[in-house]
Amino acid sequence: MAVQGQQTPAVSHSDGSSNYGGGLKYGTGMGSPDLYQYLVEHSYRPNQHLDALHEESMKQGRRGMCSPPDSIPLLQMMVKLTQAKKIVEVGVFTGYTALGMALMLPEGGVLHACDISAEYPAVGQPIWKAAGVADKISLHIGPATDTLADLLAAEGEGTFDMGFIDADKANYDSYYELILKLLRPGGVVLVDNVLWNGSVLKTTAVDADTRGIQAINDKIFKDDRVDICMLPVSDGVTIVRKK
Ligand SMILES: C[S@@+](CC[C@H](N)C(=O)[O-])C[C@H]1O[C@@H](n2cnc3c(N)ncnc32)[C@H](O)[C@@H]1O
Repeated sequence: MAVQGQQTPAVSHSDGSSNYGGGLKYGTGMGSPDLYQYLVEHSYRPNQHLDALHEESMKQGRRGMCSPPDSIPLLQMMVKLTQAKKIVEVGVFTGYTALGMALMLPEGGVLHACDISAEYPAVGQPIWKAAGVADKISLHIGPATDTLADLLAAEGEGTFDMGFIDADKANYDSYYELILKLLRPGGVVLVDNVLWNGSVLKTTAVDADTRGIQAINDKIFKDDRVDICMLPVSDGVTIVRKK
């Protein structure tokens, strides 16, 4: 899959920084675009449904919201390693990462996919169906803090194997706390965009997204309820394992 040149529309922040674009969307943590291309070519094994959904996603107005291909092998590996049967994703967009994870779920497994809008998930739904995983994805539309609280009430604490946080950064702390409750001991939550296109280095950042990412990174680093590993995959992903 060719990934070079897939520039995404920049989202400008009040402090002048930009994310989801501006040329660094792919491989924030990588030394060069060529090295990033090499990494994708040697880790992302093409899948016709994932490729079709990625292509559709790149046609959307907010295409920069779609995770890059190197996030897929990481998410899929975590589904396998945790032997996940129950997953929650916060932030669906067109459902590219949801599809990647759902493809790894065993029979009877379920991925609860939470988004505030049904508009973009509708792009992915026919492809979920074609891939044979539509019945494994339960889509919840509404503010994710409400959805996660509802899931906690309905399913109970310690009932999930895995989570993925990839929505509005200002609410990351709430998503993290709610998902930690949902996870069983040994369960993992992956936190996306933890390098935020390099903006985490801006100590004077005032925008809510950058501050939200900086705050959750600081908090997770000191959190003795969990084991952690921050990776320069995609835009930075922290793997958090509940003790
Ligand atoms: C970066 S995109 C998710 C991308 C997706 N994980 C993928 O790579 O295929 C972020 C998504 O979070 C959703 N979102 C933003 N604020 C939200 C909120 N308060 N509650 C639930 N979803 C929200 C947006 O609608 C958007 O679809």
